[in-house]
Amino acid sequence: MTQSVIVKICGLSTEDTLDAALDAGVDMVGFNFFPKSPRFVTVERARELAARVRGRAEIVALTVNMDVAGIEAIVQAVRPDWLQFHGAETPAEVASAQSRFGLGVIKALGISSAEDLAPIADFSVADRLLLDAKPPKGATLPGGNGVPFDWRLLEALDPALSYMLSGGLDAGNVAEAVRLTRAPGVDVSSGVESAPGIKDPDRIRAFTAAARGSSKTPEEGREQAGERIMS
Ligand SMILES: O=C(O)c1ccccc1N[C@@H]1O[C@H](COP(=O)(O)O)[C@@H](O)[C@H]1O
Repeated sequence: MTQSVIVKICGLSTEDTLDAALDAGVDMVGFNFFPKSPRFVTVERARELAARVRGRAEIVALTVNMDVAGIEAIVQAVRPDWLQFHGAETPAEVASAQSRFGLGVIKALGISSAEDLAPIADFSVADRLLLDAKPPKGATLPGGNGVPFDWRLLEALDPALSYMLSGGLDAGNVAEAVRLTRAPGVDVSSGVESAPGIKDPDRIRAFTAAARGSSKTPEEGREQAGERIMS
């Protein structure tokens, strides 16, 4: 049932973890251009890494309130398939980026209550939404905080909505999150790391398998993650 869920691993910054994600068959990999993030990569580093990805998965460039010149530099060097806007970008800015760069735009929205779903209608221009947990109080990052939100908030979403779910996902909870929300895609960063910014190949493999439905229950997912991490 969850076989076709789109899997995105975000914030990759090394060859070995990128290869682990590609070998696991993920659909999308994300490079993070937010300077305050522990997953930050320079444009030059992302260009090198992107060469390994081309043709094997889609490349996502994650930016936060970045100016057009900055995005232009990323697009020229990295040639991503998607732009991910994870800040306070407006619907007009999403539309402008789409026409300027000719790329799909993923717009992230922070969710913690039912009211946070209202902007979904305003962002119908986005090619895909990313419904992420709202950052906890005092957090310095607008995403990548490893905290989930109440997935039941998404139960009444239009099943045709093109979106991905994120926020505190890991191999132990992703199958349950997909079952409950029927999300067409999932995105993870902290949940496949051993420490902030340090991706873990075993956790990447376990997450991808769990998201794709090889784990039928949260218990099986946790068991699988534990087995693979410890082996
Ligand atoms: O990961 C980051 O450091 C980050 C920084 C700034 C904006 C977004 C960021 N990450 C995005 O947030 C989701 C969820 O992260 P997590 O799994 O809860 O850690 C992640 O997949 C990125 O798309």
